[in-house]
Amino acid sequence: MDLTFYKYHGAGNDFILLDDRAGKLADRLSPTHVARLCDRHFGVGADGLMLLRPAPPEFDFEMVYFNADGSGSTLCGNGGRCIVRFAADLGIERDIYRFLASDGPHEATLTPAGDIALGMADVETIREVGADYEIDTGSPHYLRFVENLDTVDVVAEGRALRQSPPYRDKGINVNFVRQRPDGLDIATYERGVEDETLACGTGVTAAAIGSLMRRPNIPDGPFLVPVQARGGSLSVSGEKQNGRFTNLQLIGPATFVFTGTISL
Ligand SMILES: N[C@@H](CCC[C@H](N)C(=O)O)C(=O)O
Repeated sequence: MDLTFYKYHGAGNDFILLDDRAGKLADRLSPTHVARLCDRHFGVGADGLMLLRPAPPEFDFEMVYFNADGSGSTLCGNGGRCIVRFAADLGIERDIYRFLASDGPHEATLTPAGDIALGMADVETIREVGADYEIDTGSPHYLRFVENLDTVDVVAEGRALRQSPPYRDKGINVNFVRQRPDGLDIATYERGVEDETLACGTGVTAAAIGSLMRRPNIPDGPFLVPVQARGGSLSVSGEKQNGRFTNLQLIGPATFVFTGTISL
C-alpha cells in the first residue's frame, strides 16, 4: 500500500500526519507499521504518528495518536496543535476548531501571531512525590525542578525514573524543569519514544502548573507562563483557583515540514 504522509513539527516535537477522513486507514496500520514509519533510519522519522479521522457532527475531526514505538498513546499536546494546522492546510477552515482526542473534546484557535492555541482539560489532581510532582495533563508527567538543566543527563535519569517500579508498566513522561524569574526551561524524556524529545506539550503544561504549585505565594487568578523547550518556545495560560487549574491553553508554533509517499 502506498501512503501519502505529511510531516509537521511543534517546537521540534515531530509527527507524521495521515489524512484518514475516509476512515479506512486505522484498521490497516499495525503498531509495526507505525514504528517503521517513525523510524529515523528506515522510515520517515518522527516522535509520533497521527490520524485525522471522522468524528461525530459536533466535532471537525478525531485525533488518533501513536507513539514512535507504535504504542497507542494518551494525549499529545504538540500533536494536537500540529493536527489543527494540518486540518487548516487540508482546507478545513474554522474560527474555532473542535476535535476529539483520547482525553475528550478540545478546542483550538489560530492566534494573530500565527501560533496554535490548544485548550487543555482542567487539572485538579496533583500528586507530590517528595519535592517532585506527578501531574496528568492528558498524559502522565513526572516533574523534577532542578537548578541547572545542563548538568542533568536527561536520557539516563529520565529512563531510570520511567523504568522504576511505580511506572514500569504504564510508563510516565519525565520532565526536568528550571525555574527562571520570568519563565521555565524544560527537557523531557518521553514514554513511547523512550528518549529525550525536543519539546512535549503536555509536559510543558504540567511544568507550568507545577511551577505555580511550588510557589504558594503566587496569588490565585489568571497566569501566563513562558516555557523554553530544547526545540522552541511555548507558553501556557490559564486560571489558578484553590489548587484547581482551568481555562488552560498551550500556545506555540506548529509547522509543516514536507510531504511524500511511502510504501508500507
Ligand atoms: N509529545 C507529546 C506527548 C506524547 C505522548 C507521550 N509520549 C505519552 O505516551 O504519554 C506532547 O506534546 O504532549
